[in-house]
Amino acid sequence: MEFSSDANQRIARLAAHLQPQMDESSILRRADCRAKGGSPGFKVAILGAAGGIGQPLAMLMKMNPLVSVLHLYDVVNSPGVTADLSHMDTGAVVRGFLGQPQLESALTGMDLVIIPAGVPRKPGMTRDDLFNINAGIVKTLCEGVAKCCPNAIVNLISNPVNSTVPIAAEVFKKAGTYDPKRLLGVTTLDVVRANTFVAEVLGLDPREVNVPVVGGHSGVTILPLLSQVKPPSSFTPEETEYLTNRIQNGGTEVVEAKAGAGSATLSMAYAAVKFADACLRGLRGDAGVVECAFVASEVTELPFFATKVRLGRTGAEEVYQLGPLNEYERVGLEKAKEELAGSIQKGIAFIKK
Ligand SMILES: NC(=O)C1=CN([C@@H]2O[C@H](COP(=O)(O)OP(=O)(O)OC[C@H]3O[C@@H](n4cnc5c(N)ncnc54)[C@H](O)[C@@H]3O)[C@@H](O)[C@H]2O)C=CC1
Ligand SMILES: O=C([O-])CC(=O)C(=O)O
Repeated sequence: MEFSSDANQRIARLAAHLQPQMDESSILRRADCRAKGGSPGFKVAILGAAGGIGQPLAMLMKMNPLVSVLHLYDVVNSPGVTADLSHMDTGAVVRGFLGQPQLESALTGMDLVIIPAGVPRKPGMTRDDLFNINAGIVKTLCEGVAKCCPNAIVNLISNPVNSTVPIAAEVFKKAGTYDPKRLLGVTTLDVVRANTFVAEVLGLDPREVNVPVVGGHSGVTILPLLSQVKPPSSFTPEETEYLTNRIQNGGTEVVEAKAGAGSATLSMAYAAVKFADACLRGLRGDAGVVECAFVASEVTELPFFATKVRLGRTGAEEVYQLGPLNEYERVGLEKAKEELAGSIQKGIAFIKK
């Protein structure tokens, strides 16, 4: 009996589904086919995808129309998260990878790698207290990136970001794959918090507010530039003090409220997707995509610093200057640089030791 070509295709698709593991080429064919008529779609991997950030981040990326293939890697529970998300009727094809032996398959061919792998804080800890465990995790994962997708954009979330980004840079340098434009430490949550808290004070909708947050991602290194808030606004000294402290301690506020159950996960997943989407729009060639991120920088004497960057086809294509600072911000900048210098050096020394 003859089947129509349409029926043949349906049978082939069913057969592919019944195979316990679809091979890479059929996954990619399906993804390409799904993306037909729209944008070609990007291939995105999340490392640490079964965690507190990883799960909601994976869900939101599964909903992102710019994503055609979504690889979910973790050392535990990634098959369950993958099965769950794969039932969502959105375009991205989801595939799970479990444990170190599957890291290379998870990374091969990726355009964007998002890394929220590692342990979170408990009350009383600083982000730097996570260094001993997370430095090694980030090193191993970045070695995988250097080997399997050296041209991918990397969004690094694992703390302490002020040290893990320098670690990643050293790993890539060692492998001969380092391109500073493609390595971005994610500080979007600081901007998201700043927009929210400033909007509360001004009585505005947070979606109308934009606060540049520069420096790094820990304590005094988080420096909101309230003098550059959009729409242009002025703050009393008390408001400036309140807002700066609240933005700098936003992470600790969540850690304490969660009382031992971890740190920000849902707001972080939201922030990570906001940033990843901006990176993908940049990769697609959209003009004027600007976000704050912790990147290799010549804005200060430090080798890394968070400022606004313009995202394009090759990553952070332009790193913006700080712009005019008021006296309060100039004092804050000096404090931020002092702490950042030590954290950056600690990261570099971890690889060079
Ligand atoms: N950049 C930022 O603004 C923020 C950063 N973070 C940081 O993100 C990291 C993750 O936080 P959560 O998701 O809440 O932690 P979590 O403990 O809930 O999840 C971490 C996940 O990483 C996985 N993992 C551990 N070792 C791994 C390895 N070698 N390879 C792959 N996966 C591995 C774990 O199995 C777990 O599923 C923490 O370091 C936290 O401090 C958290 C909030 C904001
Ligand atoms: O505070 C933490 O440990 C997690 C984090 O980086 C944040 O929420 O900004």
